[in-house]
Amino acid sequence: MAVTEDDVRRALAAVPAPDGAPSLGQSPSLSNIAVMPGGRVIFSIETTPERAAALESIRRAAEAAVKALPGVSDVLVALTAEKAPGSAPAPAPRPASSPMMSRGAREAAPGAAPPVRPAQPSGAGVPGVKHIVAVASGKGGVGKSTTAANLALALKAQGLRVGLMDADVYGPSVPTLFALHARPEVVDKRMKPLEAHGLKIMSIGFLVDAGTAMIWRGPMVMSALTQMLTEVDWGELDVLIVDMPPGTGDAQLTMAQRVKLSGSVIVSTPQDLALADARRGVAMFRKVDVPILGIVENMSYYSCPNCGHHAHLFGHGGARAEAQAMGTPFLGEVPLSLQIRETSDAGAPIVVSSPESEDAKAYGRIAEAVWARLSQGVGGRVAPRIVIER
Ligand SMILES: Nc1ncnc2c1ncn2[C@@H]1O[C@H](COP(=O)(O)OP(=O)(O)OP(=O)(O)O)[C@@H](O)[C@H]1O
Repeated sequence: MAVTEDDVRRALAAVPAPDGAPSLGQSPSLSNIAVMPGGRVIFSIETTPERAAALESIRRAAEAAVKALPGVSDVLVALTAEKAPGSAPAPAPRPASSPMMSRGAREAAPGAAPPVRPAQPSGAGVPGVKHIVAVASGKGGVGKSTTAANLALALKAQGLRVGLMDADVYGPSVPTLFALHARPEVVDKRMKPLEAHGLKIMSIGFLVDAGTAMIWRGPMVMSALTQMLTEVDWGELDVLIVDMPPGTGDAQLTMAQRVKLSGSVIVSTPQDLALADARRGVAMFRKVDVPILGIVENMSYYSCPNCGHHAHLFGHGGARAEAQAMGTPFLGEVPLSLQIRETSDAGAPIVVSSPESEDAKAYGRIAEAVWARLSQGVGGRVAPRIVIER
């Protein structure tokens, strides 16, 4: 019989808690219990960076206790340091049936990634999904979601089976980009992704009411992301594109560590500031050993609809030069285009609404480059486990 979250908690009843609770099984420091297909169990113990080393014995005892459960193939326990601004460090774990969010304001954009070093391999794939690709950006507003949506559609146009997961829990844009506002059906305790233009699509925005401000603490983000990956019936896919939350903080790291990502695509605009953020994004993925598929320069130039002249409003070639400097591939440029914005706002991104346009072709070339990298076997790495360094 499959291992449940309750089984894990019961096994941890014999392990001491770091916070005065009767046991780790009952401790609010225990969070993000995820049982992956195949019996891999992952959970985290909240701590502060100062106490991390002292908790190593508890971490090991927890690992051994859960490993002894019948049906458990592998156990990964992360010590995680909460950095949510202005919030208590150790929220209670999410009850199995609770929704994946709470209310409040948007979490401050995380700055630099917490110190991590790769340890033993962890991370699981999603059964039936060949490649999981994260589309990320160092900062918000550079067109990451627009790129993710059009990239997914352009991969689909090449005859691939493609899914799109909107992991941007702070500001889900996928419902707008695809004019999807239904609630996913639940069949046998698994959510059915919605479908549009042949893509399977899942967004946290389908589960919460539009306009609801959300505050997420790190562990909630982890639970939500894990759930969206493992409790959604994705079926057979060649590529699952994941639209990441902007930034290089805990949510991004979680995704990179929890999931066997084939690689990441970093979106940037040509401005220096955006490029500096993109550099941080590349560094973060490298730190956790996720291959960088390449960098996309969005809003690269303005193409005059009348005379076809290309005007480079924010300078030119910044992302290409940056990619070269960082030793990562440059995947291509997307112009600043009114049509790209209007079609996105109207719920039918340019690749489906105007597939023959130059704008759509730009996404087509990027999709070809991404697929070429994936087919060359760039992916296939196993994610490392996070360990906090003192
Ligand atoms: N190439 C482009 N040309 C014109 N407008 C664009 C282009 N790319 C994105 N936009 C527009 O810029 C705005 C921000 O784009 P998008 O939501 O994709 O950015 P984001 O990086 O995902 O933002 P956030 O991090 O806030 O979710 C949207 O209005 C979108 O339509």
